Order: sequence, then C-alpha cells, then structure tokens
Amino acid sequence: MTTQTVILTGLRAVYGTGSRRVTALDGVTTSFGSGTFTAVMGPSGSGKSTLLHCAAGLDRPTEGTVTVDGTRLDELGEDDLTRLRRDRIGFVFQAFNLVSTLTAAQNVELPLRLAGRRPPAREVTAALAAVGLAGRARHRPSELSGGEQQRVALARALITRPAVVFADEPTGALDSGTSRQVLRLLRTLVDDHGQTVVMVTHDPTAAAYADRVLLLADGRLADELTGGITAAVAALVAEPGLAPAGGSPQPAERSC
Ligand SMILES: Nc1ncnc2c1ncn2[C@@H]1O[C@H](COP(=O)(O)OP(=O)(O)OP(=O)(O)O)[C@@H](O)[C@H]1O
Repeated sequence: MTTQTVILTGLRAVYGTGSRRVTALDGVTTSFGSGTFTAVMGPSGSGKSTLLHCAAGLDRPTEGTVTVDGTRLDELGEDDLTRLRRDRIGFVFQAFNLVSTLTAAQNVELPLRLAGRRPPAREVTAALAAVGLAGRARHRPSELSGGEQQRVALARALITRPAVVFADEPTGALDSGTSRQVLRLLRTLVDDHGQTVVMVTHDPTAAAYADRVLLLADGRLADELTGGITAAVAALVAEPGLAPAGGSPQPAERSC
C-alpha cells in the first residue's frame, strides 16, 4: 500500500476582508503518495501556489489540515514548523533563489549549515553529482546557465533527504531543452530514489512527466488525471475555464 507523504484535508485559504476578500482555496482534500510525481495545473489565480505554499508550511491555511510525513503542521509552533520545513521539505522556485555570493557547493550545503551541521564534502559532492554538476562545485550562480542554476537549487532541496520536494514552476524561466533536463531529473528522482515530488506548472509538456495531474479551478479540485496524461492534459487545457495561463496546448511526449 502506498504511504501518503502529504495529506491535505479541507484546505481553505482566505485572504483580505470585506470587498478585498479572496478565497484562494475553497475546501481542497487530496494526498500525495510516497514516491509519486504530481503536477498541479489550472488557470491563473486558481490557487496553485497557495496550495503548494500551504502544503509546504510556508503559509498557514485559514481552515483544514496539512500532514507531512505523519506530522500535522497546525499542531506545530513556529520553531518546530521551521525545523520540519528545513529537515523534511525541499522547495524549488521558478527564480532558483540561489545566494549569488556563494559557490554551487556552498549553496547546496546551506540548509545543513543553517541547521548547525557541517556536512562532509563528499555529501555535497554526491548531491551535485546526482544532478549532473559534479564539475561545477566551485562556480558561482552567475557562472552557471539557468538550467544549471535550477539543478543546483534541486541539489540544495535534496541535501536534507526531504520527504517531499515541492516545485513552483521549476521550468518557468528555462528554455524547452533545459526544461527537459530538469524534468527528466525530477522523474529520475521519483523512479530511482522514491522521491515524492509535487510540481505546479502551466506547461502541459512539463505535466506529462508526472504520474498524476490535479486541475484546480477557483480554489477547488476540478479534475484529476492519471495514466495517458499527455493526451488528457492537452485535451483538457483546450477547454475554456481550465486553460492554464501562459501556455498553449502542445503535443507532449514523455521522453524519459
Ligand atoms: N497574499 C495574498 N493576499 C491576497 N490575495 C492573495 C494572496 N496570495 C494569493 N492571493 C489571491 O489568491 C488567489 C490564488 O492565488 P495563487 O497565487 O494561489 O494562484 P495561482 O493559481 O498560483 O496563480 P498563477 O498561475 O497566476 O501564479 C488569487 O486571486 C490571488 O490574487
């Protein structure tokens, strides 16, 4: 039986008050099984980033519960939540968010340093090798391509061996060839290392790398696809109201 690494129950997220009140999530219940790759899609403003941020403990939902690796986030105080986020959750952002003054190796070891640990050099080297960047350890972000920077960010997210990696538009700033490298890498992490990955994307080609696609509309789960994802996503994104922002449907092939 698949273990559920992340469980979301009745998630509601409401921002603002009065005429400025926005319901970003409106009762989302779902879970992400251990060693699975899920893509979250939907129109702009449908609540994708809010879902990811709540699931990763970066935002607190207005209602509902998030359980990560058996721990309910709402039962944790700020310090324990910070610790759980640092130790059990990896996060990859569209903008890479590397520290420009640090080398690739120093960026990768940062989460462990922040936890007061001095990681053995071989651990950092292995993390960089796992993303195909063993030879770039001493390069600073400005000396790396966009795809290489994102792979350093991925190595940084993986160095703590997190229960789950959340990725918010990880290929949004990359060209299609470089995107494929990053997506293949995510797929390999799931297939070969049993990593759990949840990725927000606007791009049906990226979603085709996932095992399952969740479609959000107006803060609710509008649909869920598994198997034959490529054709199903392409058909669904052609439907008005579910079309993701910023991406036209494209024929997608799962190439790994
Ligand atoms: N901090 C905030 N304060 C007020 N409203 C917010 C806040 N964060 C998100 N929202 C609103 O909640 C809704 C959902 O936002 P969210 O960023 O989750 O959507 P999204 O699906 O990720 O959109 P996009 O694809 O454009 O990134 C939007 O209407 C947004 O304006």
